[in-house]
Amino acid sequence: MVTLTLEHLSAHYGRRQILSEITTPTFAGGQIVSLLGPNAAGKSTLFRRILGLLKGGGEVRIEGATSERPVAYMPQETGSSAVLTVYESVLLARMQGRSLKVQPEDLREVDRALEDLGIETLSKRDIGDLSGGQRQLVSAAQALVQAPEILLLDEPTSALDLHRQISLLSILRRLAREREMLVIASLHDIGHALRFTDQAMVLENGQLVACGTTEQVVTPELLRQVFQVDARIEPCSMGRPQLIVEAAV
Ligand SMILES: Nc1ncnc2c1ncn2[C@@H]1O[C@H](COP(=O)(O)OP(=O)(O)OP(=O)(O)O)[C@@H](O)[C@H]1O
Repeated sequence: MVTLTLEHLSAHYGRRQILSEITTPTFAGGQIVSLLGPNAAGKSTLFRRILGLLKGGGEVRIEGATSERPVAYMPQETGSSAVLTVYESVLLARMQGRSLKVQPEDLREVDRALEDLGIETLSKRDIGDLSGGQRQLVSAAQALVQAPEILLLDEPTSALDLHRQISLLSILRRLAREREMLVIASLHDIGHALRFTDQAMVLENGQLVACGTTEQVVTPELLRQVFQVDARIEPCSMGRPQLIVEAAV
């Protein structure tokens, strides 16, 4: 099973240091991890650093991967000016780094990604004509179709309606379990993190200020200190932890 460990990771843009000394426990496939933090905390930067798109000190340790390209990434910006259909754009994502010849398995993977995300009816539409939420789901399909062992998603629910937010997070959790895939998703909705993620990493000003099981990490104290809200966490009638935000402080 794949594992990911971050050790003393740093990252900078030019001379400006953004991340420093990020060290995590080992995350294993089969889990879904939320990456939390206020605006500008460094979440997208951390994804770029894990992907090797940014330089910096420390080590990104991936062990137990069975494929040559174990990591797929869904960026925060999902706009596209390409003149492609949804099907073509997902197939193109599938073929990145593979042989130029499309195999039957590649077509099956495209169908599977579109079905998993419930967007098969969009197959023939031009991606330039889609709504923001539809484009976001296509972007998720472009990442999933690569059959990653580690899937990094930068705010995957930001453009989705409530039904699709819950559906996508449920699907990601199911796929993480079924495929022993490690999913790391940055989320601004801490209620969603509590409900859907096994573990949480919290960034503030480029530093990791908390990391562990989501229920242990997300406390009223953390919400006040890092997110500057007065909030309570109480079990709902089903016994699940529920976030109740009182006010911004
Ligand atoms: N290309 C860049 N060049 C210089 N500075 C950058 C660049 N991209 C981001 N930054 C800076 O790095 C810091 C972290 O930004 P980042 O996008 O990683 O934050 P984030 O936690 O993902 O924020 P948000 O929740 O608002 O998306 C910010 O101060 C931002 O201004």
